[in-house]
Amino acid sequence: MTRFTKGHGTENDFVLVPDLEGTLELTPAQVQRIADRHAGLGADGVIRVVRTALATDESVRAQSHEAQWFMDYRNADGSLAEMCGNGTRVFAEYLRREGLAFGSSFAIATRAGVKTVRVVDEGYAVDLGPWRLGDEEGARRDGFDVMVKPRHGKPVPALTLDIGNPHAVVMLPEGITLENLDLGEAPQLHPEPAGGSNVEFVRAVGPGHIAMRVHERGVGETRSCGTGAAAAALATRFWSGVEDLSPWTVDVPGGRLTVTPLPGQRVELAGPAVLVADGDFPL
Ligand SMILES: N[C@@H](CCC[C@H](N)C(=O)O)C(=O)O
Repeated sequence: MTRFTKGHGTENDFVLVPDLEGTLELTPAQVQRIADRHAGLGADGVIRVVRTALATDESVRAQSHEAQWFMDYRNADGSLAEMCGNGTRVFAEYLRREGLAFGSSFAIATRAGVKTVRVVDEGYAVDLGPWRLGDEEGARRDGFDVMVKPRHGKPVPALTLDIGNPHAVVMLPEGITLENLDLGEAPQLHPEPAGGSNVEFVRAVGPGHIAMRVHERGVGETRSCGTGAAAAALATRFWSGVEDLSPWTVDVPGGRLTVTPLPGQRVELAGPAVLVADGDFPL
């Protein structure tokens, strides 16, 4: 039996598997079984908690002088992801509860580099680090750089951003509402990025305030995506032409997140983190 903890951040849910001494080889099939909502525990992602110094990846091990624990993140389909914004907060809450991290600020190792988390009133704020437009030149010229075809409906322009992991953000045109969007299948991107992409659909609510739904790479539609919320806020900020450091409120089906652009083209994500259950599971 393997110990697990279930948690969520704005209802983006995860199963954390502690493997502090790095003895567990989590296969894609095992991840799929854990994440299965009918025959398993059910989760959007599975997070192995392991000492950074014991990570298999050299680039992760190199972070061990800054961050003691590595968030080894897998999507529900078993694929590896570089980063998970909501996951970092839940990971931080787990580390603190288990006495593995102390203080009001500490670092976490990820496949997208070291992320610093801070304890804040609403939960945790995570410095997601540097972000960039997928195609700076195309984006500055046209306002978008790919086309996204939702399951039902015409292709719509989107802006790609890298927040450690890949995103394509669509501002919904008049006549398509967030509520009516069918995300039962992955939206098609043209051109298709080699590693796939998370896709966010956005509606403006007011100044500095958007609502979004997301189709996550390796999962399907989820009730929230932290890096997706950051991508959606940054894309909307880019389209607005006012690239200041004011915070953005992002409403997702599972709750509310705050995204704050930081100096030096970095971005911070803040929101809740909840641990809901602990138990044992046969892998
Ligand atoms: N839900 C996460 C992102 C998880 C990884 C994503 N599906 C990917 O493959 O890049 C978040 O909160 O950021």
